[in-house]
Amino acid sequence: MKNAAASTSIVLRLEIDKEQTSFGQIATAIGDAGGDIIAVDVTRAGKTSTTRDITVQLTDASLSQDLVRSVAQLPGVQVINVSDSTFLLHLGGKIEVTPKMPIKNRDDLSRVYTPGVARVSMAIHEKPSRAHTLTIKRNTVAVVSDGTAVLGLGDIGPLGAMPVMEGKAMLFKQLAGVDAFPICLDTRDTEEIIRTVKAIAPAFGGINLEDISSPRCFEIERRLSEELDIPVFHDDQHGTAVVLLAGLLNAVKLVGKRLADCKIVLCGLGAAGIACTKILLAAGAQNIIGVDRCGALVAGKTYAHEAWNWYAAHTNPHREQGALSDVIAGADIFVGVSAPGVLRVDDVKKMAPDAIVFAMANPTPEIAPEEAEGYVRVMATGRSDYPNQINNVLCFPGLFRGVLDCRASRITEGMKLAAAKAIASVVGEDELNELYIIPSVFNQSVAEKVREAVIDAAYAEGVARRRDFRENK
Ligand SMILES: NC(=O)C1=CN([C@@H]2O[C@H](COP(=O)(O)OP(=O)(O)OC[C@H]3O[C@@H](n4cnc5c(N)ncnc54)[C@H](O)[C@@H]3O)[C@@H](O)[C@H]2O)C=CC1
Ligand SMILES: CC(=O)C(=O)O
Ligand SMILES: [Mg+2]
Repeated sequence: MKNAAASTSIVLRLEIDKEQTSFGQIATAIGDAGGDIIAVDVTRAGKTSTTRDITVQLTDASLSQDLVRSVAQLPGVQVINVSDSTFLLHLGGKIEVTPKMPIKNRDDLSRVYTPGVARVSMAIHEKPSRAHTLTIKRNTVAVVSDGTAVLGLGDIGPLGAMPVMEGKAMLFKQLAGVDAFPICLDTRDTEEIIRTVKAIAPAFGGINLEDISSPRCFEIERRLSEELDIPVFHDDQHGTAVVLLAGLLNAVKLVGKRLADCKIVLCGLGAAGIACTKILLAAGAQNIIGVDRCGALVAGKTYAHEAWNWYAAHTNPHREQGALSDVIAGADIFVGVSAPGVLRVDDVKKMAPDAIVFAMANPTPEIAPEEAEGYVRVMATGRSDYPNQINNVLCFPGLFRGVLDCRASRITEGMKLAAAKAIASVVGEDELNELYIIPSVFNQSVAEKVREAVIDAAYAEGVARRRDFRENK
């Protein structure tokens, strides 16, 4: 897990001169280069040569180039084509729009479209709230990005953001039945983003902002929340914070500590880091030290970001100074939402006994679990190839399911805290162990529990607008 690549499989189409190289030699070369052969198809069998499609599993996609090179170097072997299963999966994109019913005849046509549709349009025109019952608005969320902070890949632009946003849309649908659509904007201008999202809002029941860099993301979210009558949620801030809190509630329980007593070092004070800090403070944490490239933030200094001045004033009660490797000494918990490889093994060794390390940067964490192993009690990453996956995907599907169902006007702090507790509760006290502090993304009960908790909180806080919802449930 030392770089961005995750496991994948590739299919090598090889033309093999049997007199020069045996299949055994090819298999050995593939094994030596880190590949596992999982299927072999003979596509042409000649007297002296054969063409074979060899499917190879790789634990790390970055091994692919070297593997292909070493196979190509074998005498009498010609590499005709290499296809990567991850890329094949993305061909033509990952989602589509499917009508709910077929248009079989003129009668259907006149009802789903003109002239019949006109009556429905006029009914909505007369009473706009009918859009929630008579259009896709009630179940549709816009996943909006400008491509400026895509995972931890940085500013790779709106086109580069598309595969990630399509992936989020798939997760919305599969985990919570929410129809989500990727909207990747070709602008980084705060005002233009706000204007554009407001202009497209009529089609949507909620706005999920994604991978918009800080500090612009704070203003964009605040303004859209104030100016739109549908819930607006910046997933990298609040979804991440909710799932972090869920994981930490269980992790501290497992190691027998109280959040209030823990020294927490949080690295990366951007969108995710600041929101994570706020939710930890709300949950009772008292000693959080925030670190960014400039080192630990300390009250009394003036920082360029407004959010950092707030941060310095509300954290680091003992005014610890220095780099991450200084302030990590004695820490009970490390939370990373920064960049790959920021935390070194020597840093982890300085932490308190039963250390908890959540290295959440994607796609490559602050430290690889195999490096930290032996020095930490609980380890988590944001990736799906490690058992404890702290990823906002545990939050956003159920949260939006809840707010759409009760037609909440906004998403409150109470709803976020309730969602965190709901996620944590999926792991029973008797089930808690070092490799199971957070439920799996595939646990169907997560989205349902988050939905229930969010709806309860929405009613308790008076932001649910569907009055009859409970009776109709
Ligand atoms: N596991 C999860 O669910 C989530 C993980 N993330 C990950 O967290 C990371 C940050 O995401 P955002 O907050 O949205 O980005 P951001 O761009 O808003 O913030 C990143 C912050 O990290 C700081 N940083 C970068 N390199 C650093 C270093 N070497 N030392 C200290 N600080 C450093 C930057 O200065 C910036 O303040 C990304 O890798 C992202 O993939 C974000 C959201 C959810
Ligand atoms: C998971 C996620 O949203 C991120 O890494 O940006
Ligand atoms: Mg994100």
